[in-house]
Amino acid sequence: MTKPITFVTGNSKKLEEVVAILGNTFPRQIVAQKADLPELQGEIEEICTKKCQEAFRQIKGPVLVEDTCLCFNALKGLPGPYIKWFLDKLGPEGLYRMLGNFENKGAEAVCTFAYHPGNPDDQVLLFQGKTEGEIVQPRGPRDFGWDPCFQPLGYKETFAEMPKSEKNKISHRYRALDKVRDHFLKEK
Ligand SMILES: O=P(O)(O)OP(=O)(O)OP(=O)(O)OC[C@H]1O[C@@H](n2cnc3c(O)ncnc32)[C@H](O)[C@@H]1O
Ligand SMILES: [Mg+2]
Repeated sequence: MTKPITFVTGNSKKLEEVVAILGNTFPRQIVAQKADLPELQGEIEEICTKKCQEAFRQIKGPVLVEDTCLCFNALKGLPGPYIKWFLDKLGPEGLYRMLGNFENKGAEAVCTFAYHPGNPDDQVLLFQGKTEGEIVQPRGPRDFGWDPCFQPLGYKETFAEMPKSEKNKISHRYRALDKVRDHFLKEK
């Protein structure tokens, strides 16, 4: 029997989207585990790999984790993986104001899933999805992170303003999960 995959996250909104995006199209059973895993500083791939290894250390079976970055072009990719702390302190308005002196409001949302197959010698696999957009004055409901100040390229609505089903067709998370799904469909 193939073991279920434990998706470890402390963020219930992420989990909601993962469940909505995968629907019943995923070939393996996924169970969720709430935990705030430590995140070491570094480049995104390194942060995700370490986060995943820590999840494996705790769960001792197949684990999936995810890390989301918001990268401002004018700031050469920052805040990137540190967006959580910028958002906590400044809110979506403050993120918009950070770019006040820059003409370039371009940004990239980057979602990276890391999977550990569950045996001690296994390597961590990474799957990344990106969505380009612009940082705008916040609009829309405040229920998920920086969604009110991120307007995807080619759209007139922020992620917060569009229906969830629309966001889930074009988001960084959707694009990353598409690669995760492909991997497991091939494995079958
Ligand atoms: O336990 P984990 O999975 O790490 O959950 P987290 O909330 O700590 O998430 P991250 O470390 O990946 O930090 C990303 C930050 O960006 C926010 N975020 C993640 N995905 C988002 C999305 O699709 N739209 C808006 N905000 C998002 C999230 O709330 C965090 O503040
Ligand atoms: Mg985190």
